[in-house]
Amino acid sequence: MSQSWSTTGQQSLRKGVSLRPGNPVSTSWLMSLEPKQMPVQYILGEWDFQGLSLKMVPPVFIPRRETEELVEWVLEEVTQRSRVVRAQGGPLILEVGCGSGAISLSLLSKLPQSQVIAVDKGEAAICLANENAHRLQLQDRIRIIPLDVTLEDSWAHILPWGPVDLIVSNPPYVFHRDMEQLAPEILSYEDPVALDGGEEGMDIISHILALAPRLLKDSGSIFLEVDPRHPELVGSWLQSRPDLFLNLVTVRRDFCGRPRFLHIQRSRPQRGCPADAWPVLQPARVAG
Ligand SMILES: C[S@@+](CC[C@H](N)C(=O)[O-])C[C@H]1O[C@@H](n2cnc3c(N)ncnc32)[C@H](O)[C@@H]1O
Repeated sequence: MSQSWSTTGQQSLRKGVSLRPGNPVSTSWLMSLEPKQMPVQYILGEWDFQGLSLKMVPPVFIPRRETEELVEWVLEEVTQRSRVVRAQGGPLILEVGCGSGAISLSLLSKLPQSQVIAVDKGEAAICLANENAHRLQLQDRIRIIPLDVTLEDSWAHILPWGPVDLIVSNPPYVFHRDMEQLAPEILSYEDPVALDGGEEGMDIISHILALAPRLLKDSGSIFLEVDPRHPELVGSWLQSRPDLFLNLVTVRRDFCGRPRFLHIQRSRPQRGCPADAWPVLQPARVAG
């Protein structure tokens, strides 16, 4: 099981809660909380992600520190690509499973030309993502759509807004058998639908990969946060689906050195020179 899912409260205190003057919540009181008690992010009602203050409401998933690394990687790649092709505007990004909107809104705030389509099957997540988009005045560049990506033809609901340059997701990826090992406050307060990825944590990942070729521009990219066991599983899964024309090009490690982030690229190039394409395929590599 990925260690990152083990706790929210104490980890959050280490990360640094913004206890403002006049805030009635004291650090010592927060430290004394029993593990089963409400995560501090829900108690405070807001949480920092990539410098943005996001409203937090249970049971919507609390954004984790490693997901900030995923965002940073996407930003690096977008910046690099813009430099290579001198692209103006864009990119158009699809986020699957937006939760509170943490990934989408932080990308929008750092990429002033970008637009995002954010989908989630949870009603509470859709409401909160909308509220956070308005709080941050980013609502004009994001379309938040209630959608279950496991439903047949789900891609058809997104296609009118696409095709997209990249897909990003921190999907539910916990192996079902690992769910009971999660910290009590996670199990008590966060939506299990945000966490449980099925038998091998691949249920939603495989649906994202299966619908990606219909939604991605040629040479478009997918960035995923996953469990350390997934790079191998996803690699094998993609080999069994050559019809998708998707290649695992880079595996990146998190701050603890665990292989946690995947860059998958669509490999069927457009005829002619795709001026807006992502850099050409490279052999799969594990980055630090
Ligand atoms: C791990 S949370 C990530 C939330 C947010 N992106 C973040 O990183 O803080 C996964 C999200 O996927 C959503 N989700 C789960 N199954 C889904 C499905 N079949 N279709 C769309 N969204 C789904 C959950 O509701 C949850 O908000």
